[in-house]
Amino acid sequence: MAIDKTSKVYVAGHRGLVGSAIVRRLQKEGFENLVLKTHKELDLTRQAAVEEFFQQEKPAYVIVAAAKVGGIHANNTYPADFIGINLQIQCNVIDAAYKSGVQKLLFLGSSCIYPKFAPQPITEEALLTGPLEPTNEWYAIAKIAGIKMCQAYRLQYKWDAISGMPTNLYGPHDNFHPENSHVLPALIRRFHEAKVTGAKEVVVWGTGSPLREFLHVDDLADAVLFLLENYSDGSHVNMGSGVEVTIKELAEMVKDVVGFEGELKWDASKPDGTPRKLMDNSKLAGLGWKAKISLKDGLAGTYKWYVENYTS
Ligand SMILES: NC(=O)C1=CN([C@@H]2O[C@H](COP(=O)(O)OP(=O)(O)OC[C@H]3O[C@@H](n4cnc5c(N)ncnc54)[C@H](OP(=O)(O)O)[C@@H]3O)[C@@H](O)[C@H]2O)C=CC1
Ligand SMILES: C[C@H]1O[C@H](OP(=O)(O)OP(=O)(O)OC[C@H]2O[C@@H](n3cnc4c(=O)[nH]c(N)nc43)[C@H](O)[C@@H]2O)[C@@H](O)[C@@H](O)C1=O
Repeated sequence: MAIDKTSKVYVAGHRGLVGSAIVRRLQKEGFENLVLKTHKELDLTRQAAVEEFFQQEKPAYVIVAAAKVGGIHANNTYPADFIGINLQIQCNVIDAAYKSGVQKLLFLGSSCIYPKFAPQPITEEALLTGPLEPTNEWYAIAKIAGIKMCQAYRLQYKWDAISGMPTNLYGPHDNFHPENSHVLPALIRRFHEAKVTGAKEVVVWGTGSPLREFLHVDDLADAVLFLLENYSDGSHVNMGSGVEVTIKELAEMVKDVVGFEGELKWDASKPDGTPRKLMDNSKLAGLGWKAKISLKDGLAGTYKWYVENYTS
């Protein structure tokens, strides 16, 4: 059911990769009553501040895109932050949203909630059927708790809380930190800097054999609005593109887009992480949604955005 465009919508984490794309999507659609607070204005780990904010603003819809987020190295290096901050943010936001009378809330998890060796493509039913990937189990446990919290509030209070599980995302406003980012923005930056400095080689982590599915964040934002308008059930929904590449293939694609002419060198001392995590997207497809942006086009657009916003 289409949401009334005058409804008050709170997008938590609106300056991040995902939150900023959701804001662009909502604004394009004509939503004019968005509530947006920076981390500095409202620290979502502070329970009293979050409760006060919700009681004052009383939004009708909430999208939880605020989280402690990072790539394989950050997840592996800061386990306390990844479990602690994420549990705090989601507990505070979900509970305060319910208590303030929010009509519907969408929580975003991640494909890393699934067991490391889940059968591929991974269906929603694979949740909690096996051990997690050790490099991101802390983050995954927090995200699983978020799904379960939405389910529990739905069961006990008949409250409309839903969860979407995005695959690896990329696009404008990504985090391009050299160590703490995800692979795609990390490689864009490393290849670009190598091209500019005339370096002969670029080091890429791991063996290159892991497979990853990538979804452009504008597609994800479209799917978020789609789920808000068309889905009301306790079980979480996979959000992917259905297209996977090896990290080696991805590195070659980034190399071409950037125009770097040197060699690739693999650093096998860095972790590969989970060998494969292609999600089964048939549930979302069955509801009537599918991704539109190809990895080739999305990569070119993201590199252009990086050059225009990070360099010069
Ligand atoms: N990026 C990806 O590949 C994937 C992301 N997701 C999920 O999507 C969601 C958004 O991720 P993404 O946009 O990539 O992450 P980003 O790091 O780009 O953005 C996260 C946002 O949350 C804000 N935030 C973090 N901590 C707090 C806090 N204590 N109080 C208030 N705001 C806070 C950040 O603000 P500030 O920067 O000022 O701290 C930032 O604006 C997350 O739930 C993530 O798990 C799921 C799958 C893949
Ligand atoms: C979205 C998802 O993101 C994280 O999981 P991940 O998929 O393993 O994420 P990643 O993007 O960091 O790495 C993907 C692959 O790429 C390889 N790789 C090569 N070179 C670089 C590199 O330079 N940087 C990074 N980060 N990885 C590199 C890297 O070794 C790995 O094999 C979760 O922790 C969790 O946060 C989560 O949910």
